[in-house]
Amino acid sequence: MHNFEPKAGFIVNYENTPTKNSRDMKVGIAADHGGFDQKQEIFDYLTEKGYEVTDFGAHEFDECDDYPDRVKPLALALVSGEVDKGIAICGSGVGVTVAANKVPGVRAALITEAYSAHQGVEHDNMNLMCLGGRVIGGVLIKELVEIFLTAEYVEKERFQRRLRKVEALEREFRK
Ligand SMILES: O=C(CO)[C@H](O)[C@H](O)[C@H](O)COP(=O)(O)O
Repeated sequence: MHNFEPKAGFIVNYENTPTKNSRDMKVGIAADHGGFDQKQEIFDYLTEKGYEVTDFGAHEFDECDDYPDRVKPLALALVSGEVDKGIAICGSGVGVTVAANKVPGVRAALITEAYSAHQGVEHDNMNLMCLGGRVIGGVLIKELVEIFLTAEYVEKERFQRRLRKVEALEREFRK
């Protein structure tokens, strides 16, 4: 049963209806100083909603920390299966996206609006949603998180074919 209730006037065009309970999902979260406050807000929000959330840091605000260091533990947890989906936040969201996508098996995207938050999962099996803590916040960030976590990949042949090509690219350029 889908557990996200779109607000009135909020258009959501889901291609599928998730059948499993999304709350069974293990979620990982990480941020540098540019997303530190939002990480805590999202952690509290998801925990309150019953999600199992692992906070991969930063655990203390450090204005000199670097986004590759912050997103790496989350990226590794994603590819090892320790968590099912991840949320990474830096100032713009760009840094964590670029860094995380260097880890084979991570499919990270910078998300700012609802359509991509679910279509990125449904078509591209996005497993890491990246956000800009200096760009968005408040209700929007929570809605994007909820949409991302409740969306499910659709196993259509054309999406499978494209993902196989993405994996082939990873293999081609792996050291
Ligand atoms: O936004 C970022 C990368 O895309 C980083 O998270 C930093 O927040 C950004 O580089 C800002 O850095 P600053 O050292 O706080 O000026």
